[in-house]
Amino acid sequence: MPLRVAPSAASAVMEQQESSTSTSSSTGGAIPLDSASSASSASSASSASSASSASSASSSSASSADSAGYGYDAESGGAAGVIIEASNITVKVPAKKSLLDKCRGRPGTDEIVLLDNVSLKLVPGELTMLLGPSSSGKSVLLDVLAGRLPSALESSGSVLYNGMELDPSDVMAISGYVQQEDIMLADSTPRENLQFLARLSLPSTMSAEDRNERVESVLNVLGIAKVGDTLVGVPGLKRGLSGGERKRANIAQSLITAPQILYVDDPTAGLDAATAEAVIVNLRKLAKKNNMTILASVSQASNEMLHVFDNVMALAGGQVAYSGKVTGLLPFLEDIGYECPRGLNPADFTIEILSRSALVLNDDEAAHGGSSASTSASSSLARIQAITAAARAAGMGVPDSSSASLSQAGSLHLDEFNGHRPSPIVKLAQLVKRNIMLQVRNKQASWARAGQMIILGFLIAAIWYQIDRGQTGGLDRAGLIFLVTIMLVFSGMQAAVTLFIPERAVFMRESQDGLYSTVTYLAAKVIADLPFQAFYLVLYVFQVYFMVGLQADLEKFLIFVGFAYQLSLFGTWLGLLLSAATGDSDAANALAPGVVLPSTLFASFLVKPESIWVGIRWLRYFSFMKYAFNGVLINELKDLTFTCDASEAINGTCPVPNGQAVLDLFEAEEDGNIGFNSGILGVYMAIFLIFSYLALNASRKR
Ligand SMILES: Nc1ncnc2c1ncn2[C@@H]1O[C@H](COP(=O)(O)OP(=O)(O)OP(=O)(O)O)[C@@H](O)[C@H]1O
Repeated sequence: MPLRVAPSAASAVMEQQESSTSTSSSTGGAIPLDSASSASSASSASSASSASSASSASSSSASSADSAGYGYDAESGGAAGVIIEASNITVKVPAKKSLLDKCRGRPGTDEIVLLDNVSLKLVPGELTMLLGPSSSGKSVLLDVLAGRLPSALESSGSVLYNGMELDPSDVMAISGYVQQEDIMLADSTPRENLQFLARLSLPSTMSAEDRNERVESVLNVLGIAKVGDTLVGVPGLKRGLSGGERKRANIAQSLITAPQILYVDDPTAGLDAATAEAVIVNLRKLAKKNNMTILASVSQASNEMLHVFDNVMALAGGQVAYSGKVTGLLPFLEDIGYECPRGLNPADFTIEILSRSALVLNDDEAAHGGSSASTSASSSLARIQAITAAARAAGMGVPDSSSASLSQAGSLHLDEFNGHRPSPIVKLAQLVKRNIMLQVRNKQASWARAGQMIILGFLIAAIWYQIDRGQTGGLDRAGLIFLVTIMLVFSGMQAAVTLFIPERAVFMRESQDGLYSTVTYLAAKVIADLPFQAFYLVLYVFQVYFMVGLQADLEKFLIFVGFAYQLSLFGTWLGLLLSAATGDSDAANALAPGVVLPSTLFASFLVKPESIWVGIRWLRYFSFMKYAFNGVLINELKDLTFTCDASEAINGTCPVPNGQAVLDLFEAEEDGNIGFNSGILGVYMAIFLIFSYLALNASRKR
């Protein structure tokens, strides 16, 4: 996709626009604060007719939204409009052939066309609906326009923004993109989310007061100020926002930078008709008041909702089936023989006739040579082809030969930041703060972890209570230490999976939006987790150490605590890696024992090294549990002497006179001392973080 422009061409067009519009451009890195007056006059001409055609229902909703107090337009940069002209957009994906097909050399399509020569023009101040059955290519088109097409897809064609081709990062700078799924943290509130985004995405020169004002105005624009402090929650699991509020809170996240363009993927999915219409009315208000160019895909719409939109573009199988004013949709279909039956709403009818699996076909179909069997795929395909051909013949979805009317356009806000982006330290601090807040709020997980540490700690302490210093004391200590090390690693690992997986989608969205780097994200996770791991460890380690009666020596106690802390972090970072690599808590939890248990087999507690078959004996050097076990064992058994009765002595000597004998039995010092074992674990931990980074980076680019 040629989405680049030579700087000279870009600046020439910029100059032309700047001189041809009365809209002021941004200055000094601040978000433009000009009023929407010039823009609204620009947009009013184009949108007046469609605006007046909006249903009474929508206007009443709109006026109620008005009274909610819009303040967004007064300070947004939306006044500078952007005309988008996409020409001949084609998107393909290489077809996957089975190995069998490849071996047999079966012919087949080498690629699947997802979008086929789609052209469209969007103007500021208008709300355009992207309508079509499932899989018709709506999301793919939004991705292309928003500069977010996955790299696996090949694309061609051009997209001009006020007559310029832009780099994808510039497209992202001037546009907001609302994904189909509501991606928000369950334990945060809409206001907190917006404050976080404002801190990370607005110029650092903006005062805290101005940022807060921006947050409040966005909450007001979308009518969610009242629920600004309600937890987002999880539908059906954790009480929180209603469906409509969730949608609006999700859209709000894309408005914090006052983008000039907004792409919204199915904002009404899963909402009842009235709530869906209210969401669309909010979008229309945004378009009108801020002169924004808004394209929203929709897979279901009531008649009232359809008429809130200015324009509609219908897609079928990646081709344009209609493009124009909403009011022209039914006449166009009627002209080519598809009359919407009474009682069926126009959007549903359009989707129905554009669907390959249409089930409710009517007499019109028969009139076109169809039959009861006309629901077959081939007749559906023929129908869709006829409609898309008619659209093309009517000049829909073909490149606009007239030059773009730049009088409606403003300057592109490409360099709002002027080098005043928030520093990585600010980003890190914000992420650490948010991570700590989320951990504190996740009470269920916190109680479960604390309970686990207290109960298991007490159980272990009770079983090994006041461990003796007799001949079995060495083996008893080894058993205890073996269990303690495994428990610490598993507990940390589980906690990481529980906390990380629900956040993953948020990380993907925010990092794709360029809010922070993967390194900053990982660093914040690690830093925020440190005090929590320490807290849980205190609940566990004191009771185990003192109830069991391990060596009463301050240095040994501190080393034990330090090792236990390292093992907790070791488990957490391993959990982070498994979560980052799989992206799924079930898969991560299923993998965890598979990673840890083989390692315990080589820890020399269960099997002596020389008893292991020589062919795999070398694997023990990769056993992280061996280093964990050895480190703690050396600390506890060094300088410890054991007593023995006369009955236990063999030829007058005790078989296990001291801890050293037990260390020799387990070959615990074979590799090195405590520092060496701790160092090797540190190397493993660094590897976990590096691979977590790679896995997260790979997933955000997918
Ligand atoms: N990254 C991808 N790799 C391969 N195929 C893809 C990819 N993204 C989308 N597709 C395919 O492109 C087609 C159009 O998908 P798209 O998500 O745009 O549909 P849609 O119209 O938005 O549908 P829905 O309303 O159900 O979300 C589908 O067949 C989908 O499987």
